[in-house]
Amino acid sequence: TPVVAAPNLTLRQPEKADGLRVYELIEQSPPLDLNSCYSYLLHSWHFADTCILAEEGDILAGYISGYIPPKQHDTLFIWQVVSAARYRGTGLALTLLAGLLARPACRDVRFLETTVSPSNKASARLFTKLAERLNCPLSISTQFDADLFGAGHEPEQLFRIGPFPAPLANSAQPLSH
Ligand SMILES: CC(=O)NCC[C@H](N)C(=O)O
Repeated sequence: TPVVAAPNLTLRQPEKADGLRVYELIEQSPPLDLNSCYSYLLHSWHFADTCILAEEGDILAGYISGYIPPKQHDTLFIWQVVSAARYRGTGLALTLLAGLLARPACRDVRFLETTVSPSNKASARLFTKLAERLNCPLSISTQFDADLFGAGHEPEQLFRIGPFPAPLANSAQPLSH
């Protein structure tokens, strides 16, 4: 069911009709990696419980894809975070993260992991702020060296946040103040 995070924003799970718009938003949002449109359709099919979309009327405002790694049931892995240009710096991404962490699928989640490339300053700020808001540890390490990508890709730093308290996963919007 849609959750209104602000008077005119609706947060909801992605549906297959959203796949192409998400693909196009990612394409307009360097330094994010553009995955296939097919992969964004799979999010709405197999990963909808841990993906979240924000829209204002028919405008796609933001999107976060994630999943719970099969061997880490206490961890939510955030795959991509994207905000449309006009919503950057408004706190939308933090609101989306809060919406994900409040989902029933995340009731056993105590850690959040993601990877951030050095030029993705917005995401580095976002996850640093998340750790502060959750008042819990943040560790940063290299997950993928640049040479693993061949030429032309930055390294990916692993941001691991937690452990955070259990009640977090059951409260609505604990971070969007
Ligand atoms: C948090 C985030 O958006 N990370 C992006 C990882 C990677 N460069 C990708 O774009 O999928």
